[in-house]
Amino acid sequence: MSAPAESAAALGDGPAGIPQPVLVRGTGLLGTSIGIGLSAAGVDVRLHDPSHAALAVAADIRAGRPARLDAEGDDLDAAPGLVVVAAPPDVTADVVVDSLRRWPAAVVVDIASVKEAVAAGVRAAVDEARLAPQDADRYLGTHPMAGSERSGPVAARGTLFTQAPWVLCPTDTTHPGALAAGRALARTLQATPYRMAARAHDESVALISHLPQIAASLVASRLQDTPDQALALAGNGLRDTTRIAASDPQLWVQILSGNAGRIVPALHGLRADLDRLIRTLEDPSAPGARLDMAQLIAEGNAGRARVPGKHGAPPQAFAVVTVIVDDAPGQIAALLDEVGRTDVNVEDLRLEHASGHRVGMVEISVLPGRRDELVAALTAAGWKVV
Ligand SMILES: NC(=O)c1ccc[n+]([C@@H]2O[C@H](COP(=O)([O-])OP(=O)(O)OC[C@H]3O[C@@H](n4cnc5c(N)ncnc54)[C@H](O)[C@@H]3O)[C@@H](O)[C@H]2O)c1
Ligand SMILES: O=C(O)C(=O)C[C@]1(C(=O)O)C=C[C@@H](O)C=C1
Repeated sequence: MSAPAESAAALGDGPAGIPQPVLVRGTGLLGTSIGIGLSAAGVDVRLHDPSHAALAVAADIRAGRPARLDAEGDDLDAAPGLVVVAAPPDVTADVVVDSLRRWPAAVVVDIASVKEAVAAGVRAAVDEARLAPQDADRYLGTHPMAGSERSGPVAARGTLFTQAPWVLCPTDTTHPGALAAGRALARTLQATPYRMAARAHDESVALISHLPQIAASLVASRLQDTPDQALALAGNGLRDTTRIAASDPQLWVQILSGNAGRIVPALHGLRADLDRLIRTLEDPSAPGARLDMAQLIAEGNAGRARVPGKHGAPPQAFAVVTVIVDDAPGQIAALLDEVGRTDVNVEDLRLEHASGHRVGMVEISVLPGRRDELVAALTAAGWKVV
């Protein structure tokens, strides 16, 4: 499969700060994570959500304070300098247009997973004279490439965006102040801003986000009828390939339908490979069959090797240090405390519970050059390093 024609360009540093106060409209997973991160950075954040429960939880976990709105929905406090629309994709364009109309001096950004559909919704408001063209210029479509299979404010984390790409999709008429505000938002949350046309964005995410979601859902769907005795044997292969199959159906219906035109060609490619594999496995001892299987797996190797590491860096192979811990309260915290004392950076962490045993395995990924140092320190401190 070929990469999208237009490649992303990382933006340079921008001097602009975040226009304050910030109003986050939609305090689910993403809106609350943004609120927590901005509040922790000292930004004045107001929150709003039609769900009182989502709003209350977000405020409780320090994402900001609820906006005081009057009967018309106008903020009784200072008008926001920046509105972040973090609502479901289907309502995003309407909330963006409403925000642009309501606060004539504010920059309005959205973070929905699809960008052309939202931009089209804003353009339609201009065409239908519901929005003045110059007001539309204060809008910037964006998309942080970080999230989770979980929804709602309870799953939110202020560090969700650290080192993640954050796509900014300005048009020819986007006000420079709106682009600067989007860039400042991403940078304040420790993300790396990328500038990209909405179309190129949608083509890209069809391949790197929407296709993986569909593949995970389809694989996990097979498990519905899998016997319990088979599921009891499940290891990390299944967990790795199906984590995102736990994602919210309501959200993904909106994402997939909003980008259907870009996803269908990718699915045709997947189907061609699947058909080829089925034909090969129907007669696995036929001449050339083994070569074909090897080729398919090798093609997967080649694709996987192209997945960048953190911060868009080249793929990095980490060394894994495996430590056996008692399945008892405080063990993981004590282990991490010990790791912290070594000054070796933890690149990734995975916990594994051996079913039927009262021990767990902690897999700590570190830079290969730091592995021996960590093993020596943990062993000296009495930890059981495998
Ligand atoms: N979940 C992810 O991994 C992820 C990652 C990047 C971007 N996004 C995008 O972020 C947005 C929010 O996703 P989420 O995962 O936080 O969903 P979520 O379900 O956790 O939260 C959505 C929130 O929006 C609120 N809402 C509904 N209608 C609204 C309206 N009209 N105005 C304001 N708020 C409204 C809901 O009450 C809910 O609290 C979506 O557009 C999604 O595409 C999601
Ligand atoms: O890490 C995850 O759980 C995600 O699914 C995040 C993910 C992705 O595909 O990378 C999913 C959808 C969003 O639009 C952006 C990010």
